[in-house]
Amino acid sequence: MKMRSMYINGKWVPAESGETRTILDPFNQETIALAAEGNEVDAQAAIHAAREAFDQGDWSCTPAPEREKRILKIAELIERDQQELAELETLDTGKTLTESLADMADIAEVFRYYGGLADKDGGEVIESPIPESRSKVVREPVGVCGQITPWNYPLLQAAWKLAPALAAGNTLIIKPSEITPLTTVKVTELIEEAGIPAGVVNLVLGSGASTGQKLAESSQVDLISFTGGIETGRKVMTAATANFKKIALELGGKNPNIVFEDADFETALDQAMNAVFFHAGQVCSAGARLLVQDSLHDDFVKALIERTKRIKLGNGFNESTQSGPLISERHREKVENYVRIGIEEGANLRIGGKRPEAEELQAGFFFEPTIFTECTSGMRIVQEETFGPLLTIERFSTEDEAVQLANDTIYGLAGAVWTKDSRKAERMASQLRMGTVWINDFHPYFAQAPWGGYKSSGIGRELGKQGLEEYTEVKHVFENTAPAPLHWFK
Ligand SMILES: NC(=O)c1ccc[n+]([C@@H]2O[C@H](COP(=O)([O-])OP(=O)(O)OC[C@H]3O[C@@H](n4cnc5c(N)ncnc54)[C@H](O)[C@@H]3O)[C@@H](O)[C@H]2O)c1
Ligand SMILES: C[N+](C)(C)CC=O
Repeated sequence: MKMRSMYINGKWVPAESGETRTILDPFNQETIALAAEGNEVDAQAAIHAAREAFDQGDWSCTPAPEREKRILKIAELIERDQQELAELETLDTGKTLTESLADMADIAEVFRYYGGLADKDGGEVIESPIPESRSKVVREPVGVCGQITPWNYPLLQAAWKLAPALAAGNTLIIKPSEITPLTTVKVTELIEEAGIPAGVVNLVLGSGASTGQKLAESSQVDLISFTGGIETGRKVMTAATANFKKIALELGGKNPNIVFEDADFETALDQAMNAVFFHAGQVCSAGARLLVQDSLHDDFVKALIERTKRIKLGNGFNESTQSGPLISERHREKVENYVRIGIEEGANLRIGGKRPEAEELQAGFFFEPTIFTECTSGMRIVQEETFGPLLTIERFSTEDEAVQLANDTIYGLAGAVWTKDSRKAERMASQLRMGTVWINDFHPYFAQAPWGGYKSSGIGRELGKQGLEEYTEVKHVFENTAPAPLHWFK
């Protein structure tokens, strides 16, 4: 079985301790790989390599058009190897191969987009109020970046960090989730093949508590970019205060999907299913909270339950599969616990809420798509991110009530509004406290548009121009063109 190593200072290395971790296929719990299990010592070696590479200017001083060329090469290599990458992603996460292939197309596009931006910002001349002077504002790389990613979209979330960091001229250490490292290892091989200099991109594998924590707390790291859960985000933020490093956090969500009575019934229904059950609900922006207007509620719920009965769970490699397993036994137990909580809270469990009985699903971490009705804002199942195929449904009667319910969580990642009334949609969009609002759609994201959360869903933005700016420092350069003594301290 191929051993997955770490990549530090241009070399593929095992963990200094010699430890390894077994990587499992969540569809059948079979071992699919062994990966080096790094710790603080390996993380420190990677930080040291990234620091040296940055301080020597190996990448930041490479002319921007040359950086662009190498980043575009990475995009090309990802496209070349997209089938292999997609298969690895499906093996590692259980998501369907169709989803993984779509992820790979998005990922190549992200590298293309940021490669294209690498040489576009030549700085800005600003009007100086001081006579005989010149003033300009330039953006420079932040320095050494620590990047920590989750298991649900392993390579996509890595790409959102790698591509802008490289485009801006930084060096970096990436740490994927310890349970899904395969595609990040593979893309690091492609980064090496694209000719990125040694020490610029370093890959560390291992647990968050050791390697991730080290990246967050190290005073040699200038920026930490983290995607993951809210509680881990809190730890990362606390650790990052040691040297006041720049921080970017992409955290969870509890995203409202709001259906008005004048919505197109069939489209809203179809997309409400996709909003919550896509990738078994393991999506930060999943539409896990459905808000349906009173007059539509009963018909909509009835149709939703009928459709949910037909969802085909299975092996991500089978074309007929619509949804794969959850990522791990631990995660399935978390979702199960939320079902218990929902029942105790008095919500009405209408479908699902248990493990499927089909023989072929017994070895995987499957859980049935689950719907609760009669939910209210005070319930934990409405407030907390379950990160599974669990939908809560609430009723509303007026626009104001929909806004109030939608905004009533600590999160603010994304949400959607379904209506044929464009003025109502605009009013709603302006009142929803979220980083993304979809009107008559759910889930689109793309390289050109910023992604991130209001409130406890995070700090900063990925994607778009804003995602590049996160990886830069702003410098004002002032030049006195007629220097003369001031004679203040004669
Ligand atoms: N906002 C977004 O764009 C977005 C995208 C994807 C996932 N997510 C969120 O990610 C979560 C699911 O992912 P997860 O379960 O892998 O999250 P997680 O917080 O458990 O882990 C995320 C990463 O943090 C590392 N980590 C763990 N402890 C750490 C520590 N003390 N210091 C530093 N790093 C540490 C892990 O090893 C992993 O690499 C969900 O909450 C989901 O909403 C958000
Ligand atoms: C950001 N996104 C939607 C790709 C993955 C969230 O889990």
